[in-house]
Amino acid sequence: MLIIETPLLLRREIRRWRQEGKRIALVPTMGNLHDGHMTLVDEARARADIVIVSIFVNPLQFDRQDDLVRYPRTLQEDCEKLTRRGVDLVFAPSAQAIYPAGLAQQTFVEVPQLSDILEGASRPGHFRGVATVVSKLFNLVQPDIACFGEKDYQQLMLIRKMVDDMGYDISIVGIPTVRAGDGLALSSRNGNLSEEERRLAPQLPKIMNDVAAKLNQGERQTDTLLEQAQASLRAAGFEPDALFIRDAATLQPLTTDSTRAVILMAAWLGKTRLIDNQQIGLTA
Ligand SMILES: Nc1ncnc2c1ncn2[C@@H]1O[C@H](COP(=O)(O)OP(=O)(O)OP(=O)(O)O)[C@@H](O)[C@H]1O
Ligand SMILES: CC(C)(CO)[C@@H](O)C(=O)[O-]
Ligand code: BAL
Repeated sequence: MLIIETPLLLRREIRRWRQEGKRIALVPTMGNLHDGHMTLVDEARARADIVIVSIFVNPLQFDRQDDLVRYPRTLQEDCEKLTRRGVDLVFAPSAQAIYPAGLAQQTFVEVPQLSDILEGASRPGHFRGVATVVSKLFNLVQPDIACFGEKDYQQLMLIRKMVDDMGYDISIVGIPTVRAGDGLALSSRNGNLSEEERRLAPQLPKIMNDVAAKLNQGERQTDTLLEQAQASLRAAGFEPDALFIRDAATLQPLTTDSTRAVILMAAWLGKTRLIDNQQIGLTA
């Protein structure tokens, strides 16, 4: 497995593979890899000749400096896992390699409508940072396909829109959320939880499931459902940040025409912000 740190060397390898007519898959990550990431890698492996994983903790998408500093970095272990998984190339650039002129001078990609709502309202500038770095990775790697997790539901929608709007010839593959046995969505930030917090954390998906069950039973008073969920989260030791029930196709409030809903939850457990989501059909 090649480990490459600069765009120049990356381009050289990509050119060679392209000339050989290889189909290339990209899995963008911020590292500290877990089984959720490995599922993305396996899906990429199944669909392409060459699998490239990027590992880059993108400073442009962090709205809080403490979050950026605390973000777990485990490059060596990550590379060992990816070698065992048959990945062809890891692209692990420095911030200087990606933003040579500095963040303030960087050209941005801004996806309208989706960037400033929901998670984007809680984390100002976050989705502009995500769209910019993913666009840059797409231009460097020029993959045929790219894999993203449904755990970051709004991010996946934003990337699909960016690809459509900008005419990228890249097929975006969404992968269902991989969970621990107790239901907690795997996430690099779970590593920041204390033992006690980790024990409490599965209450988040459990409370989300309760909301889903009520929607399934035909309940449509979304404000009431969300108020109940907030109270349950507080009782379980969380500080709710942002809870929504939205149309899964538009991320706008449900209408009588909505056929699928998505429940989106973000809540603090101590100093760690956990997110999760669940989709449900609205047949009832
Ligand atoms: N549990 C999971 N199941 C499926 N995909 C996941 C899961 N966790 C992360 N991913 C996906 O992996 C890709 C890289 O995500 P990232 O490196 O930010 O990991 P993460 O675990 O989501 O970290 P964090 O949530 O702490 O930022 C994204 O497309 C993300 O949606
Ligand atoms: C897509 C991504 C790698 C861009 O930095 C990041 O937002 C993530 O890990 O989900
Ligand atoms: N997993 C999404 C990237 C982030 O939280 O910054």
